[in-house]
Amino acid sequence: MTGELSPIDKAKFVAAKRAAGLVEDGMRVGLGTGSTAAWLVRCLGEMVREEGLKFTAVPTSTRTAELAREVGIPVTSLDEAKWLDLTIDGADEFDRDLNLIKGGGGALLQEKIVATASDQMVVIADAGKEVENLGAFPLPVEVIPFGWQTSQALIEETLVSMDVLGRSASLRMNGDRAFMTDEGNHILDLHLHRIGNARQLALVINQIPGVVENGLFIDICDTVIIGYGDGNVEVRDINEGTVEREKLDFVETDNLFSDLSD
Ligand SMILES: O=C(CO)[C@H](O)[C@H](O)COP(=O)(O)O
Repeated sequence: MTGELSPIDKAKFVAAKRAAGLVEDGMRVGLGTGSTAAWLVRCLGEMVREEGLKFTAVPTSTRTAELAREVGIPVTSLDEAKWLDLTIDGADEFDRDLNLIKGGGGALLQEKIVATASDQMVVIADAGKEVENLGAFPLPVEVIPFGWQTSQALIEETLVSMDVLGRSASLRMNGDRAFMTDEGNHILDLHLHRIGNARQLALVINQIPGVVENGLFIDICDTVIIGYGDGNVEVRDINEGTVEREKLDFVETDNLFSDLSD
């Protein structure tokens, strides 16, 4: 046992555990990236080992693929699976319409492709991720390394022309080197503070040469499962317009808690 989890990890865990219950035998499921998604992968791994759950997973990063294999989940590629029943992923921010900012972990490109190729996208998050307006979290934009400074300048010019509050784009670093995505690209983090028209911004940014994709997920997420440190979870479905609340048993097991690093 690795000791007591923080309230935030408990919140992430219960959201992930509730979402794991949506996975049924025979499903093709997209697995997100990040610390909340890592809880999901651990929960699903336990269901595979203990309950004989049989499903196929499409991971959204090499990190998630490695963890999935480690915990015994069969992994395939999106091209092999073609279409998915469900994708479950974390988010950096979500608003009341379940529009998202994603990419804090740098996996936004695969995450957006996988979520878009799914019948349903479920976001798992602690309550701190809910915002009135998207944009306090820096918006990640994936750019190709060639001419990235030109792309950065063009993005900043675009932000000025759109009258967006914050206008600076910083290159994400990994120590003293530029951060590299799984596709060998860089990430520019846009410090916007508050995004007025997220739909328009998402479209405009993707027109800029060198930009591969941005971290705004508009009309992609169907359901959010919000976890709380006391074991409560809230499930909001945007299509059904429903909100359900329940309390989960918080059962710690050595298997699930043996690896807390992400
Ligand atoms: O978009 C992501 C990775 O690219 C993550 O889902 C997002 O950063 C949330 O991560 P965490 O669950 O660790 O808070």
